[in-house]
Amino acid sequence: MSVPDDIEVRVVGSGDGQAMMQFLLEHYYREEPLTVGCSPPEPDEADKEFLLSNIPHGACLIALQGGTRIVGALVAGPKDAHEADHLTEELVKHAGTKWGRILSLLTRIERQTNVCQRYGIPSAMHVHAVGVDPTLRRRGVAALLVKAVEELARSQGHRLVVSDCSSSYSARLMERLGYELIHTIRYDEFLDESGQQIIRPPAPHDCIKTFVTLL
Ligand SMILES: CC(=O)NCCCCNC(=N)N
Repeated sequence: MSVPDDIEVRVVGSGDGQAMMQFLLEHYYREEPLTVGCSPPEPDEADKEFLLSNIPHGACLIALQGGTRIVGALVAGPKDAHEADHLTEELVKHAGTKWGRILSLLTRIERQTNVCQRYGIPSAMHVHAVGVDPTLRRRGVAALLVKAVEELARSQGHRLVVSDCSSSYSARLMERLGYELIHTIRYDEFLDESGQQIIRPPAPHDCIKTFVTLL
């Protein structure tokens, strides 16, 4: 599995936000289990804005083929011990919407994992999204993006990279990269007050797993 040699990774600048989002809409959101596990199938505007809001932190990446075609993207941003409170504010703002339902799961995970407290660190780099063009999968492009964000995290002074892998494919990627599994929630355990399953992704995506690596 060698990455094609015409693939390069670049940090997403403010001018590339729309191109990155166009790629995510075509090759990420259409398969991301939390997105496809809630109706309607499209991501809320607030979800897209949340991912785009990470660009100024300088840790969002795109993989380019031949210097022009985006074939992969990774959205990451720093967080501190107050992240669960920040997510809760966003959750309250979007209560009752699709993004609110997704945030209720991500907020529960954040409260239960709280890696800054668990590892005694002031901050961590959180990988929010990873997507690769279907025609270039299983060629190491996602691994290239994750290794690049690890370097960026180091250069920005973070000691840990963490990601909530909503798909069995991203979970397998992180396992293969030697990340440690620290938390799992089964989608059939994430129920609303009337006992209904809130997020119902297609097989084989039966759980969301949180992986970490110390840098
Ligand atoms: C690594 C990765 O892609 N994790 C998915 C987390 C859920 C983000 N989903 C939406 N923003 N819709």
